[in-house]
Amino acid sequence: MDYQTILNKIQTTLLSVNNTGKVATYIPELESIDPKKFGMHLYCNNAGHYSVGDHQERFSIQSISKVFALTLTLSKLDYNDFFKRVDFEPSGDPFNSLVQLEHENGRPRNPFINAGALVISDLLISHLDKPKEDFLTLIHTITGDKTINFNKKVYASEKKWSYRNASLLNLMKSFDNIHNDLEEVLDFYIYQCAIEMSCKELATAFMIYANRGKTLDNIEIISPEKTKRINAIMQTCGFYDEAGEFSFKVGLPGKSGVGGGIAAIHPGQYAVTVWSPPLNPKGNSELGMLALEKLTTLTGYSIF
Ligand SMILES: NC(=O)CC[C@H](N)C(=O)O
Repeated sequence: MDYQTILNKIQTTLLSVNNTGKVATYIPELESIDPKKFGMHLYCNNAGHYSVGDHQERFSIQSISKVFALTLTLSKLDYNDFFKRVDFEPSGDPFNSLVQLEHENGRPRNPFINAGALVISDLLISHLDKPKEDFLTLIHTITGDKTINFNKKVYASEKKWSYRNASLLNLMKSFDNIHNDLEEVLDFYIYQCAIEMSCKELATAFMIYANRGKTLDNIEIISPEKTKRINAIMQTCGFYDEAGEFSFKVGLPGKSGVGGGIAAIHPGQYAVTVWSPPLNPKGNSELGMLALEKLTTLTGYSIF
C-alpha cells in the first residue's frame, strides 16, 4: 500500500476545505495555538513511517491521555474492582456532562468521558506510590522517548478553569465513587491532559493497541485480552456523542482530544495520528475526522 501518496492526497484535499471548526477556548492556553497547524503520521506494523505537515510538533494530547490512563489501570487492577466503579457503555453525551451521572448514581458510563477518567485517576492514586511519575514512565516506555513531558502553562490554565470537572468529582464523591482527596484527583487528571506529544510520538505509542499490547521491541505492556477490550472501548466511546459517527465514517478504534489530536489504530496493521486544532461542535477535530475518513476510503480498508 502506498501510504505516502495517500497521505499527500489527504493533505492536498484538506487544504481546500473550508474549516468551520473552532479552537477550544475553555482552556485559555489552548486558544493561542495556530489553527492552521496540520500534521499526520502513520506508523505501520512493518516499521514503515509515513507523514505529512506538522507531524513532529508537540501538542496538548488532552483526552487522548485517557487511553493511557486506562491502560495503566488495567495493567495493575483486577477487572471486577475496576468495572464496579466505571461502566463501558457509550454515553451519547458530551464529554463533560453531569446529567447522566446523577441518574446513574455516580458511576460513569465509560473511562473515556471526563467522569470516567476522574474515577480512573482516583483509582491510580489509590494503587500507585507515584502516579504522575508512573504515568509519564508508561508514555516514555511505549514511545522510547524520555523527553516527553507535560506543558506547565496548559496545566495551570486548565487548573484555573476546572469548575465542571470539580463538579463531576463532587457529584461522584457524594455517591462514594471517589476515595481520595478531590484536589489531588483533579490535579492528577489535569496533569495527564497537559502532556504534549507529536503525531509521530502518539502513533508510536498507539502501536501497542495495534500490536496486541506489545511495543515494537516486544515488551508486553498489557495482555492481548485487555488490549482487545481497550480497543473495543475506543471504538464505542472514543468520540463522546460522536462515537457512532466516527465508526460510521472512519471505521477504526480511536480517541480524540480537545487539543485537536486524534489517534486511531487498525489492529495488526498500523497506528495513525492526525492533528488539526479547530474542533467541531462535539469537541472533535473537524479536519482530523475528515482526514481519517479519507484514509480508510482511499486505502479501502477499515475494521469493517
Ligand atoms: N475532550 C477533552 O479532551 C477534554 C479534556 C479536558 N482536559 C477537560 O477535562 O475538559
